[in-house]
Amino acid sequence: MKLKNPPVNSLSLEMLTELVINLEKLENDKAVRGLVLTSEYPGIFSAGLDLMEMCGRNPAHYAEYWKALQEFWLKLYQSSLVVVAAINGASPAGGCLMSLICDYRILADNPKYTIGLNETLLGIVAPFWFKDTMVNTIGHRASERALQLGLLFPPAEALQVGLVDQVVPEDKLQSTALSVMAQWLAIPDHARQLTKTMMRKPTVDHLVKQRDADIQNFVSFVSRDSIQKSLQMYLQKLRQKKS
Ligand SMILES: CCCCCCCCC/C=C/C(=O)SCCNC(=O)CCNC(=O)[C@H](O)C(C)(C)COP(=O)(O)OP(=O)(O)OC[C@H]1O[C@@H](n2cnc3c(N)ncnc32)[C@H](O)[C@@H]1OP(=O)(O)O
Repeated sequence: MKLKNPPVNSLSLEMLTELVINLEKLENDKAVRGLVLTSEYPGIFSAGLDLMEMCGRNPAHYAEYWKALQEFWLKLYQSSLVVVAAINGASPAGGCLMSLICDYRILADNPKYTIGLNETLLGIVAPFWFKDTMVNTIGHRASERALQLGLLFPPAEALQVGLVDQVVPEDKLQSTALSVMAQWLAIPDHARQLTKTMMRKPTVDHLVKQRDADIQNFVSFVSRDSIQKSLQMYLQKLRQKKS
């Protein structure tokens, strides 16, 4: 599956809805056992959540957006397919989250392709289920440091901390993803799927139990004047970078 939402593959409401529909289609197709997730635009895997969905909108929109994000996370995190992320570009915040919910991550070796949950740099906080997903991957101490500092790791460091499983030259990314997929598909589906469910269930239950409260939390957090100001300033900084 190639992510294709120009210019930066941000996770807009429409993009999240499309992703969920396509995941459902693949899950229901008996001929499909695995999925490689990559970007149509080498250089940018995904810029993460679409900041325009979190700025200057009304509470009903924020709630709808957050619910769609939860839905996407729940679908992909619990997917019965083998999901390999072939990360061919920058992968901040929600882009990193999307990679973390896959079964295996391969990052192209380019110093510009950084990955991490950088929310604190925007003056916002990674929600508990982003944190849980990261802790499940790199452990508590490394997550605490990465989350507080909003670290974006270049490839060698991402590999060292365990945020990605492999770093390969850019021109080997897709072929490596396919050979990793072949290894994973050699395992009987039912045994692998039950194991995946067992490993992920506590994290899934944590969100499912608090889904509505989490939406309310997000809506009240993002509606605050101070948060709106931080997000506007961050967007301005992104725009100024160009001029
Ligand atoms: C208590 C619990 C409470 C819960 C509290 C709430 C928790 C929320 C959790 C949030 C999670 C997130 O994912 S927040 C999103 C975090 N994302 C980021 O920080 C990534 C920011 N973007 C970048 O760093 C860069 O754009 C990058 C992806 C590397 C690409 O760089 P480039 O130089 O190629 O491109 P740019 O020129 O920067 O960007 C091209 C255009 O895309 C826009 N753009 C870039 N990223 C964008 C984005 N995420 N959303 C919208 N628009 C974006 C830019 O403004 C430009 O717009 P024009 O100038 O108009 O063309």
